[in-house]
Amino acid sequence: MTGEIAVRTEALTKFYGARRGIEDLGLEVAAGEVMGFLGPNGAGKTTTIRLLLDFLRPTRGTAVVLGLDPRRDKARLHRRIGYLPGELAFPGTGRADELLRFFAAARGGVDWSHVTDLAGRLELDLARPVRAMSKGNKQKVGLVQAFMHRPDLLVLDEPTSGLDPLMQQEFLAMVREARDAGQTVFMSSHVLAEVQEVADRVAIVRDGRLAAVQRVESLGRRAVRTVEVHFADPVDAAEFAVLPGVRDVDVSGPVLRCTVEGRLDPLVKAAARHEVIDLLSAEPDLEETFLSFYYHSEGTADAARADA
Ligand SMILES: Nc1ncnc2c1ncn2[C@@H]1O[C@H](COP(=O)(O)OP(=O)(O)OP(=O)(O)O)[C@@H](O)[C@H]1O
Repeated sequence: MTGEIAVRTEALTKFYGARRGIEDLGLEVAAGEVMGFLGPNGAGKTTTIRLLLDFLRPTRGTAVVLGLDPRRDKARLHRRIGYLPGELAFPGTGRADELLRFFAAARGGVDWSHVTDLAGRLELDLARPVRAMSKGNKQKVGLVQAFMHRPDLLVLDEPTSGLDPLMQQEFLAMVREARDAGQTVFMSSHVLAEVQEVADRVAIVRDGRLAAVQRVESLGRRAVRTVEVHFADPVDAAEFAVLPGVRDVDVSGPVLRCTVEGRLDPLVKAAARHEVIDLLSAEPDLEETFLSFYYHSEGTADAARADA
């Protein structure tokens, strides 16, 4: 599959009246890669995903998915896609297994042992009626139906929403296995950390526009964290302000606050010269990471496409 493109959009644009959903999106997802699609609420992620599946029609621009035109080849395309919508609404009052058998039949039959295996991994009880399930359990039903037919392309809109941390890890393992099996994964999220764990590249959208496409390795190097160190005794800000990647140093008696871009190691080694009582490091924040791209003026959409 190397070199093939699973998803290609060109100038893809959707306006809801005067309101911009997404504008001039040019994106390529290579076959066999996991691409994270990141952005704050309202950035245009769901709009893009719905355009790829022809649940929405573009105002202008084009999308080609698995070599097919979503509009002309919708039914054929949907059989090769596993789709998890952002907001799940299941029909009927049936049990989870009945609903999944219905989806399986619509796809021309699936290996049922794969369904029970997925349900087991996600600790989903298939004998329970879906309507009475919690949000998290409904999300698991949605995930099983997306993965059950081993689709060429998984399109997942906020797949971890409602899942507890253990199940999130199980889901990420499923994504890795899908990639190892040659499947392509396009998943949206507004949480950088979870996407970073599993994606090859991330595309960042903001206010309806593609802001950056990055390989995850380069993102890791630039990840920005806020760090707070509590020492036994007061420390001197100047000692820390000179360290590579450390900025916004603020010392208040024995408490140091700063942001660290990239490796934490220089700060940790410097801190260890004093008696450390506590150390807090906050997860990289999407907005800060984005700003870090912006100020480096690398990682623009065009540069990243050349790198794709
Ligand atoms: N049916 C609609 N009618 C009008 N505006 C819409 C509609 N759907 C989305 N929008 C607007 O389009 C923009 C992009 O929304 P979209 O749902 O695609 O973002 P998102 O990144 O998926 O956000 P979230 O994470 O909150 O789902 C937002 O400004 C939103 O208000």
